[in-house]
Amino acid sequence: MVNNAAIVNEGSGWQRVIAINLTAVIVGTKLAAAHMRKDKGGKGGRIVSTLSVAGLVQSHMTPVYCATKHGVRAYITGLCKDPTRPDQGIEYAMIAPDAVDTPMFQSVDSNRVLFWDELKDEMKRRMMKPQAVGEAFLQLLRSDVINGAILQVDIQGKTFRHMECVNDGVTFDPSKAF
Ligand SMILES: NC(=O)C1=CN([C@@H]2O[C@H](COP(=O)(O)OP(=O)(O)OC[C@H]3O[C@@H](n4cnc5c(N)ncnc54)[C@H](O)[C@@H]3O)[C@@H](O)[C@H]2O)C=CC1
Ligand SMILES: CCCCCC(=O)/C=C/C=C\C/C=C\C/C=C\CCCC(=O)O
Repeated sequence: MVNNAAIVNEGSGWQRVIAINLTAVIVGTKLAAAHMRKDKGGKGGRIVSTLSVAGLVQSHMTPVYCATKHGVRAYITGLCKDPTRPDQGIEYAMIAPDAVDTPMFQSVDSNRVLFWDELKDEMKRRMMKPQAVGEAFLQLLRSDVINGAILQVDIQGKTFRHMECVNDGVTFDPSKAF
């Protein structure tokens, strides 16, 4: 199951950004996990959530969007450490892209995204094609163990990180997964 939908513009109010980017992730994850968990008759599986570099750094841009992505990281990290998780047979991971050339990026409304006029050129310099994220996603899914991983994707390449080590560059080691 993949949690991917999100918005960045606060056109309908910042509460809508939280509803779509964070609340819906929690609701969707709860529904999926209840269906998937092996200890309740399901088949187990993987739940991957699309984070963002905005969920790894503290930015003065789009603080509500950043807060939702940090919230997703905290929520999913909690689930990945749940002591009953192995019995449930569910793995949790996240993918954290830098800027990607998608309708979200192209539709940024400079009236609704703080500091966009100042920073859009820097954002464009870092921008990747969606294919780069798709390939990284497949790499994540092909890994034997993914619970506890954040796959960071930027124009430098891909870096696996443990969820609680996003700032120190520790390489993801599946043998140390939760
Ligand atoms: N484009 C970028 O620079 C980056 C995007 N991301 C993340 O990647 C994910 C995908 O975003 P993009 O493809 O870039 O954006 P996008 O705008 O192209 O796609 C977002 C999708 O979410 C759906 N969506 C929005 N509100 C919804 C709702 N209420 N109910 C159901 N579906 C809804 C839209 O229909 C759309 O298909 C998001 O989680 C975003 O935060 C992460 C890092 C960078
Ligand atoms: C460098 C872009 C980070 C991508 C953030 C994202 O998930 C979606 C961006 C879509 C449009 C751009 C709008 C705002 C950028 C938001 C946060 C930037 C934080 C990163 C930073 O270095 O300050």
